[in-house]
Formats: sequence, C-alpha cells, structure tokens
Amino acid sequence: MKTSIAASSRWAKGRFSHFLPSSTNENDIEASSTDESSLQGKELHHRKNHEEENNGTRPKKSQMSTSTLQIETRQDEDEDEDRIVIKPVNDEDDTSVIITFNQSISPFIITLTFVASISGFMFGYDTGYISSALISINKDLDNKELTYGEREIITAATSLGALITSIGAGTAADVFGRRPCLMFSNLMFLIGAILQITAHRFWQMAAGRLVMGFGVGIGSLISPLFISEIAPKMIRGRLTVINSLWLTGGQLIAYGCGAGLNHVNNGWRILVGLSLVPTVIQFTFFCFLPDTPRYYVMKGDLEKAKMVLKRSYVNTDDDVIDQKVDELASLNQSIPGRNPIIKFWNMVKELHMVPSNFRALIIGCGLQAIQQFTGWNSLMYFSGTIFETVGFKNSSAVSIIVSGTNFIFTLIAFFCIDKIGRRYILLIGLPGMTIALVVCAIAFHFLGIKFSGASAVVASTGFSSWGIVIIIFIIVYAAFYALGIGTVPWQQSELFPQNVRGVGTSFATATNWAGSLVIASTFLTMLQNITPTGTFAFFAAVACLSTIFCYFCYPELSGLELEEVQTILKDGFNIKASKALAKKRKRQVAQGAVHHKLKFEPTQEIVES
Ligand SMILES: O[C@H]1[C@H](O)[C@@H](O)[C@H](O)[C@@H](O)[C@H]1O
Repeated sequence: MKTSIAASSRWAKGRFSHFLPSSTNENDIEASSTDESSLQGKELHHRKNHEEENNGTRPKKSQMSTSTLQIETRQDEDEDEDRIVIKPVNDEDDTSVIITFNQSISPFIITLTFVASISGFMFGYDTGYISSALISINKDLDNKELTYGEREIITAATSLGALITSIGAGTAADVFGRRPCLMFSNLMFLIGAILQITAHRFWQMAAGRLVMGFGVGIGSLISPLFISEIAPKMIRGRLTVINSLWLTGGQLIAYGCGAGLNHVNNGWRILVGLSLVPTVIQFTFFCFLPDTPRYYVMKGDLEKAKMVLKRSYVNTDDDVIDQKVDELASLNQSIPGRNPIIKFWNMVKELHMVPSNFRALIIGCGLQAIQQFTGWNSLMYFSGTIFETVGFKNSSAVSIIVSGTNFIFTLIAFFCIDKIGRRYILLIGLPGMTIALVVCAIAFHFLGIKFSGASAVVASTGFSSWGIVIIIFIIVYAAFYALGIGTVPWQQSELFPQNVRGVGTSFATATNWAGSLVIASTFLTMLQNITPTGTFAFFAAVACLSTIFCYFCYPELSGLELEEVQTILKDGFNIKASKALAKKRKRQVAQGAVHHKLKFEPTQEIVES
C-alpha cells in the first residue's frame, strides 16, 4: 500500500507539476504503468504516447496552460477513446483527481446527502402547498375572499423571494460555508411559516411567503452544491437526483395533504405548520454534521477537511487522506477579495472571462431557462383549471396524478442519470415533451376552448375524446419532463470549477426562479390571448429548439472528474470527446470493480511495478 501511495505521490507531482515549483518537475517522467493498473496505467500510457509525439519531451507549459486536459478525437469512436490524452490541469476540482476513493458509499455520505436534500423537500413542499391552501383560505384573511390579484401575489411571493436570495447565496456559501447557509435558510423557513400560520391579514401572509421564499432560494442552490461536493464521482449524478426526488416528493405530499385538509377549518394553517417539521429536523442534524471537505480546504482548515474525508471514506488509509487534503490545498484556487462584494465581483469577472467558465454558464443558465420556459410549472399551478376545461372536475386528484408522474419519473431518472448519462436522458426527454405538447395543442384546437376573462368556455361539456387525449398527453409530457429537463439542470454544480462554483450556480438558479416567476404570471394571459393551442404550440417550439441546443451544447458529463468537465469545455462544447471520455471512464470503473480495485482501497493513478 505504502509503495503505491508513494508512487502516486510522485506521479501526482508530475501530473500537476506545471503549477508546482519547477524543482519538482523531473519526477513525473519516471512514472510507468503496469499491465494491471488498468485505468490509471492506461491513462499514463496515453500521456506517454503524447509525450513521444512531442519528441519525448512533455508539452510546453504554454501548450498546457490554464485548464489543461486536452482531448483529441478521430473519426472512428473507438480510436477516439484511444487517442484521448489527459494532461495536467491547474484546476483540481474533485476529491478523486489523483486518488480515486472507494466508489462504494458510506453511511456518513448517505446521512449528509439525506440531510442536505431536506432543502429539496422544502422547496417542493413550500411551492406545492399553496394551490390547496388558496382554496381553503376562504375568508380567513381580512374577512373577505381573496381577489385574483391577491392570490397571484401570495403564489408569486415565494418565487420572488427565492429569486432574490439565489443571486447572493452562492457567494455566501463560499464566504460563510455551505452548512451555515443551509441553517440560515432553516431560520427563514421558520420565520416565514410562523408569519403565515398567524396571519389574519393578506399582507402578513404575503410577507410570510416572501420570507419562506428566501429560504427556498438558498436551499435550492446550496443543497445540490453540497451533495455534489461530497459525492463519489461515479454516483454524483444519482446523489444529486436525491435532492430532486425529495423536491418532487415534497410537491406530491403537499398536494396529498392539501387534498386531505381542503375541507378542514383553518386546514391551510396546518398545511403551513407541517412545513416546520423538516426544517427543524435539518437544523438539528446540521448542528452535529460538518461542512464539505472542499469548503474547509477553501478556508484553509485542513484538519477539518481530513476529518470529513476520513468519515466519508471509512476504509481509507490515513496517509492517503492526508495526501489528498494536501493535494487539494495545493490546488486550491479560491478567488481573493477583501470583502464579499469585491470577492463576488472578482468571481463574476472570472466567470465571464474564462472561456470554459463562460460555456459552463451558458449551459447552466440555458438548461434552467429551458426547464422553466417549456411550461412545466404552469401545469403544476394551473393543472386543475386546465383539466376542468376538458371535463375533469376533481382538481386535487388531477394535481396528484400530475405531480405523482413527476415523482415517479424523477425516480427513473435517478437510475438512469449515471448509467445512461445526462445528455441521453435530455435528448430523450425533450423530443418526447415536444411531441406531447404538439398533440395537446392539436387536441385543444379540436376541443374548441375559448376564454372569457379568467374562465374557460368549452364548446361541449363533460368528457370528450379530445379531452381524454389532452389528459393522457399532459401525463406523457410530465413523464418526459421529469426524466430529463426536470432533473438534469440541478446537476449544475458540476459544470463550474471550485473558484466560480458559487457564483455560477447562483446565476443558473436565479435564471430558474426568474423563469418560474415569468411563466407563472403570464400563463393565464397567454391562454386568453393566444389560446390554449397557441400556448401549447409555443411551449412545443421552445422544447424543440431546446433539443437542438442540448444536441450541440451539452456534453456528456456522467462519470467524469469535475476537472475533466472544465477541460471538456475549454475550447468548445466538445460533445464527441465528452461522450468518448465518459464511456472510457465507465469502462475503467467497471474493470476496476472486476479486479476489486475500487472496493476497499483508493485506486492509485499508478501502481509501483
Ligand atoms: O426541478 C424542479 C421540479 O421539476 C419541480 O417539479 C418544479 O416545480 C421546479 O420548478 C423544478 O425546478
């Protein structure tokens, strides 16, 4: 064990030598692969080949500069894989760059994932309960029925609050830590819920929803970020989807509870009160749980980083952990700034001026915008209204069917996201949504719906065959949505390197909330002004264009080291190379598993011969 660690250390020095002092450079050339060190040896072999192509010398620093992994491709895909050359990067971004830890998951990582993803549950529950609550509020606020505008304000206040905090939450997570920010969000949930439960005035209720939204914005950003920073790379996608599962599960539970409490006097206060349970649980757990190792490294607290890694990778030798943390520390490139505002500004500049960061931003914000502008949330909020227009009167049952489909297909995404890959599930989901939306648009045309004011007038009452077509295809749409674009955008943290991850994910999350706000507030107007057929056709067109966007701009990132993501994006979107590399990584891990390399000890980049 010790010898292989030493070898790894030498190799590591070589691999990252261009940002280590030049005196440490010479050791790397001596590294050689053995036949059984399949993945790492092979990789090294590729590197050696590349060096030979460069007349036996390592490529010059200028050739390797900045994010340095270069990927070369040939036309034939198999040959592509063989020609992939991985060179050192100056942005170490994953705990497994040099030492790939055991990929099996420890109880500690499971605990951290579940506790962090309670934020996902609150995101879902708090955005989900409001439609039922609005039905049962009756005259409980200001002793009068809520006007249509007041209902809209109460609904939109949470999205607005989330939009506001999501802009700064990423920087706050870098400055104060991920865990303190999540605990702060618990405080917002608590205050927001108490304001609502005790509300007898409309404005207090709206203020409570806004404060709750502050918590939702922070949680929606930091929870997936937290999970992706603690996850072993091969299951990073899945662990992040757990957050989405809690989210869609939260929406489903909110609709279920809402349906049960609809006719209970002050039932909506109970509905809001229930949201306190997960908040208190998460806060209590976080009193005893640590932050991510990466955050501790950013702060220079290496002892804490070691402690978290030791608990996460229980069967790992202490030497390896120490070595890993030293390595993370030497590669830490957090952006300086005398105060949070200057730091934020420096990060924004870095995000826009480094091409790979800017591409990551295009993908991150692009996917979040697509998620919202393909119309899902309008269905979530208004599915009752839509289904009533096609003759289906029980709006609670409808909401449960639609959000249940969302939950079940998020579960399917959980199983597919690392195995089939993010890109493929997007490229299955978006065309599926397009077709379902086109069918709905056509069916609405034949159903003959018209709007007068805010209410729909249908030519024929009761069920019609076109009505049934609409119900079926809205469910089909929900399934394709949840499988792909409902889930994948929340993998956003993996797109950005450590130094701009906070601000990059902030921008992407803010895009999500801004989109949700726009769609929720314009959907009914769209139905009235451009008819349901026009509205669904509009969403279908967006879904169709989005398929093209993803086809050309979204590389396959499953199984890739976070550093490799940066390198993929360095000089383009590199779709072909990303697919070849993802395939190669999966094969390597599978081979490693066969040889039990990944079972109980960290894999080393080389094994001493
Ligand atoms: O990923 C989630 C999920 O799809 C929810 O159902 C939706 O309401 C959110 O807006 C979205 O961000």
